Amino acid sequence: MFKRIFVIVLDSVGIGAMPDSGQYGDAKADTLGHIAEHVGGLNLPVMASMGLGFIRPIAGIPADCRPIAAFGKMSELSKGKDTTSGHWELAGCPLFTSFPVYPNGFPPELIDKFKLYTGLDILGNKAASGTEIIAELGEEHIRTGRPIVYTSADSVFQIAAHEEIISLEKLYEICKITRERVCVGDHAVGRIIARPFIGKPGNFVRTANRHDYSLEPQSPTVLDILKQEGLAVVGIGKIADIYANRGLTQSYPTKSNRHGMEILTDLVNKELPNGLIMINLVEFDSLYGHRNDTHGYALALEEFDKALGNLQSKLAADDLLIITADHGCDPTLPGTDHTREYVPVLAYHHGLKHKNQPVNIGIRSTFADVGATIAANFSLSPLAYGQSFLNDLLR
Ligand SMILES: O=P(O)(O)O[C@H]1O[C@H](CO)[C@@H](O)[C@H]1O
Ligand SMILES: [Mn+2]
Ligand SMILES: [Mn+2]
Repeated sequence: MFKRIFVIVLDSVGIGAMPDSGQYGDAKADTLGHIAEHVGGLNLPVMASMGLGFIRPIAGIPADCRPIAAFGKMSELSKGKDTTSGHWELAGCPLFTSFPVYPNGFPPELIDKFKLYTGLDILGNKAASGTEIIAELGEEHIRTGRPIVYTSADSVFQIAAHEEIISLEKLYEICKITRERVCVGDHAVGRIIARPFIGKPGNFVRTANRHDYSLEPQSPTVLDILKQEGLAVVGIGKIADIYANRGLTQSYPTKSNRHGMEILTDLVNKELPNGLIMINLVEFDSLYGHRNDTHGYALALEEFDKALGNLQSKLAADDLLIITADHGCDPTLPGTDHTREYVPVLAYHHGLKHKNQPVNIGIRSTFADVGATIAANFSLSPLAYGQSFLNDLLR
């Protein structure tokens, strides 16, 4: 048994189209593969040593070493390709219903309800990129005080406001009202997202004070069960938001990927109680994937890989580290939305370094195999979905 399991979710780092990706318009998606090709090869020595290039060939990633981690990829069983579906599935609860989406903006009755309960008129109401819509409507927002409401291909109701026009406290309050009273019933979107920004017209920038208000998972996730059993469940970054603050014993908000990795590395060094430490690194998705910034994405992966090397060297003998993702967001494709893809899995503990044979855990049929592995490790009863790969790690 491992005393502590660290799960790192590289937000949007998919590893190629799944057989059903064509149904999502993503037949050609390949986040990692395309980024690597585009920049003439990725330099990720730590993940390469763990077997990243053994999952499938990736430009720049050698596959002639003996991988020191178990490697494989997982298919998404959930219907969606959003963060919520991906994370809930990782925690053993795939989602088979789809959340409502609004490619043409929200219907008038929903906006009326928003006005009624918040007392505010709005701007926007369309599917848009968050950085573009604040550039377009930010000035009018400052003039009128009306929040900017927008959505995307995902099931999200996003509310952008300048921090000096609508205070953070007020913006969070508006989001809470929207979660509890506006987006309910048939309009129960996956997430309400507060999108604060600062700066002057022409130079608006979003701040790290983004906050997501998720629905609650319908059945207990592996986080809930671990907590019930008295184990520690630590969330870093967006984890608390994504699981609607459920199943956590502690949560650390972060300002960036780098900040998240610093917190994680500090925790590795501490005498933590047994349990799960789960981190989401959102910048891959929010700063690079959705922005079609392929070079930025590549640099962020390389920076992460360095931080990973540092973390790896600090792990204790009975720590297990799992690196995976929640969906794809191929920055080289024309759209800016998520892409339906396999996600990589690398599972490392020091004991694997001495194995003679590489540990290939193959193509898994659901992300829930991560939750199942965590459950098996802590001797919890199996969840409804997922096959543990714990034995492969111990053999
Ligand atoms: O364009 P921005 O505001 O970053 O929005 C992105 O972030 C949302 C939530 O992750 C996604 O639905 C995507 O549209
Ligand atoms: Mn995501
Ligand atoms: Mn996203």
